[in-house]
Amino acid sequence: MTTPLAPDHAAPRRTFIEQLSTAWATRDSLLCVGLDPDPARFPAELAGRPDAIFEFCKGIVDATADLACAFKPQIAYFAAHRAEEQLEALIAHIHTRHPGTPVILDAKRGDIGSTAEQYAIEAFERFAADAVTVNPYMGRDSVEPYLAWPERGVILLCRTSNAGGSDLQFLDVGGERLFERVARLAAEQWNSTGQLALVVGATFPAEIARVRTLVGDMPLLVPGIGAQGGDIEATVLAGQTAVGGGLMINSSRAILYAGKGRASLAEYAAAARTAAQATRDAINQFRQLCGQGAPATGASA
Ligand SMILES: O=C(O)c1cc(=O)[nH]c(=O)n1[C@@H]1O[C@H](COP(=O)(O)O)[C@@H](O)[C@H]1O
Repeated sequence: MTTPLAPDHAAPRRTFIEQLSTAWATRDSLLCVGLDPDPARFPAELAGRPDAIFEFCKGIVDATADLACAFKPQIAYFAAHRAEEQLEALIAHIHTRHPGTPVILDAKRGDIGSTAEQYAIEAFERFAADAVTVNPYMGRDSVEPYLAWPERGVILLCRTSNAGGSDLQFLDVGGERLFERVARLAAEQWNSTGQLALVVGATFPAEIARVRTLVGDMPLLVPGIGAQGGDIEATVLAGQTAVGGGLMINSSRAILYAGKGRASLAEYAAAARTAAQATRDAINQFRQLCGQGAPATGASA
């Protein structure tokens, strides 16, 4: 495992949205590969290794980077195993070996402004993530500290993929549902810096379509295909922009553990690559079926 690089907040860098737009175009991919490493599901070869989480994720990353528009490590899978340093090293590895591939730290943070400032430092300096997922439930001042980092992305939970998301997100708040209010606030009031994106689950295509009408071309992170059973065709048709882009469609377990039962990391990596390629191609097939032309080629994608 390599030692993580020093944080690079001071260095000029391309914005998350710029990186994402380039990755959409150059990889011809709307697939975000989720990194949710569960040591209980690792190949036997890694058993007992103190750096198993880093090595497993590195194997998946190196096998899929040219197929992905982004990687999304989920911080809980690292923190639960006291593996935050392995997460730092993994993100440094992605930046060094696969430059231009944005890293979304899935942390779903949300707190008062002074604490949010610390969460922003954690995500953007400690982990050097290009974007972070944030829970907007505490309101505008809980989101603002992340906007002090104008080159990073801030991805707000809007309509989550889980069934229980409807408990609150579907509440009527003055003639609209709560997730619609979040989408409108994000698009009309909170996005002065152009950094925002939204999470909308692939398990609810009707809401993806609704959010798309509310937010224009704002990027959408769409988890829920693969292990959660979301429909790729419905997701793409509901969420793509006019030029067939605008989506980061995440799959984690269905890619990470496609090699289930095999013994070596190399076999897991090869199976992950096959699964990622099939998923990317399935997504692209529906972009083409929609008759909306070539894949995204610019920031408006
Ligand atoms: O913010 C997220 O990424 C997220 C939001 C949501 O509504 N639903 C959701 O599943 N996620 C995350 O997306 C990933 C989905 O993993 P798989 O179901 O294995 O593809 C997990 O890391 C979840 O934490």
